[in-house]
Amino acid sequence: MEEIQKKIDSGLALPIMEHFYTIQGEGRNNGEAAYFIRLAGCDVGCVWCDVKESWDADQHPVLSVEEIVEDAVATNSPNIVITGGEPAMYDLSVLTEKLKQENLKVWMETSGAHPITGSWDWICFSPKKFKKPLDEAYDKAHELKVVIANRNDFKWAESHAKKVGSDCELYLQPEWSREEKLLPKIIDYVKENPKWKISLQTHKYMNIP
Ligand SMILES: C[S@@+](CC[C@H](N)C(=O)[O-])C[C@H]1O[C@@H](n2cnc3c(N)ncnc32)[C@H](O)[C@@H]1O
Ligand SMILES: Nc1nc2[nH]cc(C(=O)O)c2c(=O)[nH]1
Ligand code: SF4
Ligand SMILES: [Mg+2]
Repeated sequence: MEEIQKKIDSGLALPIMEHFYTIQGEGRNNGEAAYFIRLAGCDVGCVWCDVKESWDADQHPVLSVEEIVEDAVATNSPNIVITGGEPAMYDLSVLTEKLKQENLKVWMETSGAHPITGSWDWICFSPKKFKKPLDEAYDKAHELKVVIANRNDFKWAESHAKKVGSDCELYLQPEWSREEKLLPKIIDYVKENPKWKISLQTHKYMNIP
């Protein structure tokens, strides 16, 4: 048991909820084939989180980085998305290094509430009210993707947009369970504020993972 924890602490093994080859459904890389690795464990606690089964790491198996990378390579996907749960809870230096050795593009989905380790081709930063992001997330983000769950969230989204780099792409994504209500408001907002783009969870329309 202790041995496993030591391996997790050094990033040699990680708790995995699921892994699947699909189409990136959100944000800038929407539409691209990508192999998803969903790490287990999250301490952020978003009330509308669409993958609450990921929160408790103890409910999921721990795999060695070698096993994880072997499965990823076997799919032939050129792109790998590391998500969760909150992937930044773990040291991802070894995992990203090994994936890059295989010439794979490595992308991350994070709330920015934990330090970001590893080397990344694309970081999608999605800040949350439920746990404050670290300053480093604003500097490292290639994409800021704010979930809009109610009308007041536009102001909140702007407060984050002020803090990211000038090259960071800005996306507003409707909270899925309220999408019908929120989408018209987001459309109006983007027409008024065209520095933002809309991100829909297109995989949910396509009925794919
Ligand atoms: C499940 S999270 C995992 C990665 C990381 N914990 C995070 O929140 O960025 C993956 C993406 O789904 C978004 N998301 C989660 N629940 C959602 C929902 N109900 N509606 C829209 N987007 C959601 C998150 O904001 C994040 O961009
Ligand atoms: N197809 C697909 N695209 C995604 N983009 C971000 C996701 C995530 O849960 O991190 C996700 C996901 O769960 N499925
Ligand atoms: S940070 Fe991500 S995984 Fe964690 S609760 Fe929020 S949406 Fe879910
Ligand atoms: Mg998802």
